[in-house]
Amino acid sequence: MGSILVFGASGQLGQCLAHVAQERNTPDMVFLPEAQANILDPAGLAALFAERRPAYCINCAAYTAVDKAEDEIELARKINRDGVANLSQLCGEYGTVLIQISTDFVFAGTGNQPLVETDEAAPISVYGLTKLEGEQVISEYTSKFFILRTSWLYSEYANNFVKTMLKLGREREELKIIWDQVGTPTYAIDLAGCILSIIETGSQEFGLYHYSNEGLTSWYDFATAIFEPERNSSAHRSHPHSRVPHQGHAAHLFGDGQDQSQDAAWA
Ligand SMILES: NC(=O)C1=CN([C@@H]2O[C@H](COP(=O)(O)OP(=O)(O)OC[C@H]3O[C@@H](n4cnc5c(N)ncnc54)[C@H](OP(=O)(O)O)[C@@H]3O)[C@@H](O)[C@H]2O)C=CC1
Ligand SMILES: Cc1cn([C@H]2C[C@H](O)[C@@H](COP(=O)(O)OP(=O)(O)O[C@H]3O[C@@H](C)C(=O)[C@@H](O)[C@H]3O)O2)c(=O)[nH]c1=O
Repeated sequence: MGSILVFGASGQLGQCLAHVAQERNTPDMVFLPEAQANILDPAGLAALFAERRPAYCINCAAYTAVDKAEDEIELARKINRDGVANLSQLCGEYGTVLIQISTDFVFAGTGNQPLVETDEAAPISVYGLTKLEGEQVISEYTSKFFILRTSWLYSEYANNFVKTMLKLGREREELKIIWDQVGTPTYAIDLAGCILSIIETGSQEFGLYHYSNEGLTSWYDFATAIFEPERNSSAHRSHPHSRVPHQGHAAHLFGDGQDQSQDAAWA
């Protein structure tokens, strides 16, 4: 099998992929931070594809600053749509399978049922709109793609809500967190595992998929769960109705109070 190129490698998911790939001894993965591979640089990308002739291209690169995107629509569109087009074109030329990551923010978020792949996308933010445009541009160039829509990623790596809460919790007496938006936090290490499983199995079931952990919470309840001291008790962790979004990952999220080095990773 040819190599696996990972774009946006220094972001959260990129780092999770590196972690899982190391655990699984996945061969021939090439992790490319923006400084080494800018998805807005067609000539640089072309040289990279010509040299590597990759079997897979995993695109973790994105403009992810949701609020800032409202003022930087052109830049967000360049990265989230045009950058994906650049990669898709080369994937088409080289027969490379593209794995593109997308978001729950392609939906308006007005319903109260779990979202499925056939639901109509209707983004209400620039970030969501440009991510949807990125999804749509792919099939102009290749049919060999997986689009994985996920939500509320968190992990030990880079920036995410859990790490922001832990940081703000150290700095402030009180936090104000919205409660009127619900969703499913997803452990980015799990998503990385899913991506590598797609590759390992050589799946040809190309198309659009939703991938998240289980459960539902608001940002407020998520924050509350992050700070609940009783989360550190194993009895609470095993409670089937815990508000921890994904029970299996309570240990990752909250530690067990014994392994300090593990807890420090979240700082
Ligand atoms: N985080 C979340 O909660 C969710 C994320 N997603 C999607 O998952 C994917 C991964 O997200 P995540 O890892 O959390 O995001 P991050 O913001 O942590 O990582 C994105 C990475 O893309 C890099 N990047 C930006 N522009 C370019 C460019 N022109 N060329 C190459 N690299 C670039 C960034 O580099 P730099 O830091 O130098 O700018 C950053 O390292 C994205 O597609 C995102 O839309 C989907 C749902 C939820
Ligand atoms: C830091 C903070 C955030 N919030 C709110 C704002 C926001 O609606 C929510 C989450 O904030 P964040 O900045 O972590 O994330 P936000 O950028 O809204 O989260 C999204 O990121 C993109 C990339 C995605 O694709 C989505 O799935 C989702 O994870 O919490 C507060 O209410 N108070 C606070 O102090």
